[in-house]
Amino acid sequence: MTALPENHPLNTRTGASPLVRAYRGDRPETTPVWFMRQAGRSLPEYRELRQRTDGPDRDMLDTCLVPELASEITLQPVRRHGVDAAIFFSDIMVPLKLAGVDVKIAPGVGPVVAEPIRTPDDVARLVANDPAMLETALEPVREGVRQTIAGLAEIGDGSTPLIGFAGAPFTLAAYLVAGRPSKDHLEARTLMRAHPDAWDALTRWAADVTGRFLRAQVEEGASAAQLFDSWAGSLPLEQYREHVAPASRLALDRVRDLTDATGARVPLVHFGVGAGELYSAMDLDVDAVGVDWRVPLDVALERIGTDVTVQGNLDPAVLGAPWEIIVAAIDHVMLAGSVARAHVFNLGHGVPPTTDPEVLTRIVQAVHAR
Ligand SMILES: Cc1c2[nH]c(c1CCC(=O)O)Cc1[nH]c(c(CCC(=O)O)c1C)Cc1[nH]c(c(CCC(=O)O)c1C)Cc1[nH]c(c(C)c1CCC(=O)O)C2
Repeated sequence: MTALPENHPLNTRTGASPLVRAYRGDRPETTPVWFMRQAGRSLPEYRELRQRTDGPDRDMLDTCLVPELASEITLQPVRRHGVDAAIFFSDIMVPLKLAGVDVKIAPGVGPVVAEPIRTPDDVARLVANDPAMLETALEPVREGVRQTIAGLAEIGDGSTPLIGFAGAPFTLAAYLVAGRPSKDHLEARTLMRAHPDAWDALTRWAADVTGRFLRAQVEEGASAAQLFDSWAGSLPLEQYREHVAPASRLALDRVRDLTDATGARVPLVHFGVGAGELYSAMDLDVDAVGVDWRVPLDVALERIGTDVTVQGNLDPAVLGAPWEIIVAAIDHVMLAGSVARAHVFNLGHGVPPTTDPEVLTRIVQAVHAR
């Protein structure tokens, strides 16, 4: 166990916040609510800032590495919606870029890797890059978190926690192998089947890289850590258990030892998309499991089979419906979540870029009023 510094927000400001209490299994007076992808394209102030600051040579990943911009974008949805958490504005691909991978975010497409990792030789070349070199490269991320923490202290009563996040090794490998977004992740799943040793070396390396990114955010002040496995849903349970879950656990292990002044560890959250068939293997000794919109929270909990907090899972598609329909869907989610030891309200996946921000603000108010 490694004690976080005395002045870490978990020790000074956020330890009794509804979010941290719920992750640790309490039911605070109001159900905490935040939205995956709350910082970003659905906000006019974000689009305005990007238009003002983007240059010909600055893509989205470069913006993530400008501390002033990353912290400002992180704070925007907290100011606007009054959500119970900030999530650091960055991207799951940032640590790969810092580790020397030539990756860009193509607007409207997603991550594009210039030289995909297709063969065991490609894997061997990649993993020869020692992830320890990230420790200096991560400095802009650390500075961005520090500025965010200072900014959060100025909003409301100053107790809003920051969530640190990272991509799970499988989702990172899915981009590294295919070189671009893919529907069924055939290339990555083929490498796993054809060359399991190379696959395991690749995902262990990715776990080290992404775990260091996650740890840096927590060390600088994030009060919880979420691992995103956005593409895990393409896997059969057996393959997930054998060739994916161990690497995800390694990534989480990079922050598992960090404790606050009460001796409690930093809350860990694991989220997968389309992972309904995988829930029995997704509690990697975490505090909360994020559930997508496909499986009701109570059903997911039965499959997870352990005593965890659930997070989710309003269908993002409902955000475009009339308000009465949204309210009914909120009630439905809250009822299903009431069987869990605790519930953190969220969407079942990220905020769609076309979402009316007013709707998100109203949802925060409605969840708080329940
Ligand atoms: C798979 C994944 C990625 N990135 C992420 C995931 C896991 C979560 C998920 O499944 O949605 C995680 C992520 N990406 C971003 C955040 C920031 C914080 C937040 O959630 O508010 C987070 C947590 C910013 C972003 N990351 C990205 C944007 C949009 C780019 C822009 O604003 O120009 C933002 C705000 C780009 C991105 N980055 C990625 C994709 C698929 C895209 C979308 C490409 C597009 O449609 O333009 C990879």
